[in-house]
Amino acid sequence: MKDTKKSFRSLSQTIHSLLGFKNETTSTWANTVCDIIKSLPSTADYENDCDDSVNDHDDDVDAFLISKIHGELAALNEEVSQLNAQRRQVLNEFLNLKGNIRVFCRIRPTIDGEKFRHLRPVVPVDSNGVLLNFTENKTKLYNFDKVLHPASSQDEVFSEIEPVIKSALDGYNVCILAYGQTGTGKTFTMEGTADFPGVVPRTIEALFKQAAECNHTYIFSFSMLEIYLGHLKDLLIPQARKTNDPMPPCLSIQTDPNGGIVIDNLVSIQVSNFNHAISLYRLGSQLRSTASTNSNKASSRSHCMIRISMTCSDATVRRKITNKIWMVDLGGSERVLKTKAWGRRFEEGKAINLSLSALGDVINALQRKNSHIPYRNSKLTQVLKDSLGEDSKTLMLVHVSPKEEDLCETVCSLNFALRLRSIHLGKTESNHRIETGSKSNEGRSND
Ligand SMILES: Nc1ncnc2c1ncn2[C@@H]1O[C@H](COP(=O)(O)OP(=O)(O)OP(=O)(O)O)[C@@H](O)[C@H]1O
Repeated sequence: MKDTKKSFRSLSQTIHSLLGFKNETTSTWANTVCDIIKSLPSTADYENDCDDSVNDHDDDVDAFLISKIHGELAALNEEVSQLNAQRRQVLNEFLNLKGNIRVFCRIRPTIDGEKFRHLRPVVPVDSNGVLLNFTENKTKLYNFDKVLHPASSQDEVFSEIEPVIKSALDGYNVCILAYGQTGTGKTFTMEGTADFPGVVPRTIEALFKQAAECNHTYIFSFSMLEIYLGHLKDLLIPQARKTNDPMPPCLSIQTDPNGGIVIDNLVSIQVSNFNHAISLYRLGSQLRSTASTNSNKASSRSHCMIRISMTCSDATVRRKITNKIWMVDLGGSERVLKTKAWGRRFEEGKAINLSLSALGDVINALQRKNSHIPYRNSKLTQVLKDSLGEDSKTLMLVHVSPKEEDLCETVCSLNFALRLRSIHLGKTESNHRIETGSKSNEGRSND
């Protein structure tokens, strides 16, 4: 009993000092308040402890103290809510200023046995620019929201992504896409390895961590599918292998009355912690369609899409009660003729390219604020319809190879990226620099 009383008194002192510091509100301050609120023993616990009290006078004083603590806690709670609302607004304004669709470029490091002649074909010039060296006299500079150098760590990549995770917890739909030629590191960025975990495991970890730190209750659900040869395939249920295996239910894309996209029959499993979500992710990754190609021993032959849906019913200010974050490892964007693929590999390449081109058209139309957005042209854009528009946050990570023989593909990837990016920075010409080398007249690639 004495211990409980003591802790109430010291709590009262802590709260007093926190109220005194409320003009210096910082995130640490807000976290301290949240911690106190969470760790506060319930009044019932306290009353039970006091049942055998011998000192009535002491009890009166304590009852007064408790009601005072409750009053002060309510004031602190209000303060934290206001802070959170301000934080949400600032974050949203910050991301709006940066653009709702942001494009990063990641240059893969050289791997075993890859060498250059005296000229490096792909050179990061600063944190925003990539210079392509075609010959000594012919160069071309591309600019992005961020360039991730070959030596950039998975940590650095994730630090660019982290702000949108807060947006997801605030109720915005978020879409993170990895684009690029086969073998340029899309899967490395999204999935990573055991030693260098990628965007997907880090995002899941951050979602659970940040949800636990705030004062609300979130329910997360995990789904995973792939789009293979234009068909949706649930990666959380085994596919039929033999003729008498039951066929998995067909996935179909529907629109709900609020314009949200619903995928009928897609398995969605409620996940309560990081390990649970990761075990499902591992399971789904094993069922992905991969094959060995000329460019990559374990090439992804489909678009792999991970969806985390989140519901939060006790937050007063939230964009949507239920929203989602899509993380998409897109199929390799190689020109099929160059890969000398034939048969099934050729069809896979063709399907991937058609849907990537539809994705480019949709993002370009969104950036231009066109009245018609051609979502219906591919399954990929139909699935992402409610996560790519104005009210969502989109990050496109374009991957390029450092190799000379891949320069043509690199130009295609960078031009694709530029097309997505060029529109929303249209007004600020100085930010939108596409320059050619001083000695060259290599054509400008603005569409
Ligand atoms: N930043 C990096 N650091 C170290 N290794 C990398 C990096 N990026 C890619 N790699 C390595 O390069 C190889 C190809 O990468 P990855 O499979 O991720 O390419 P991909 O773009 O997903 O290819 P595909 O489209 O064919 O699936 C892998 O062995 C991967 O580990």
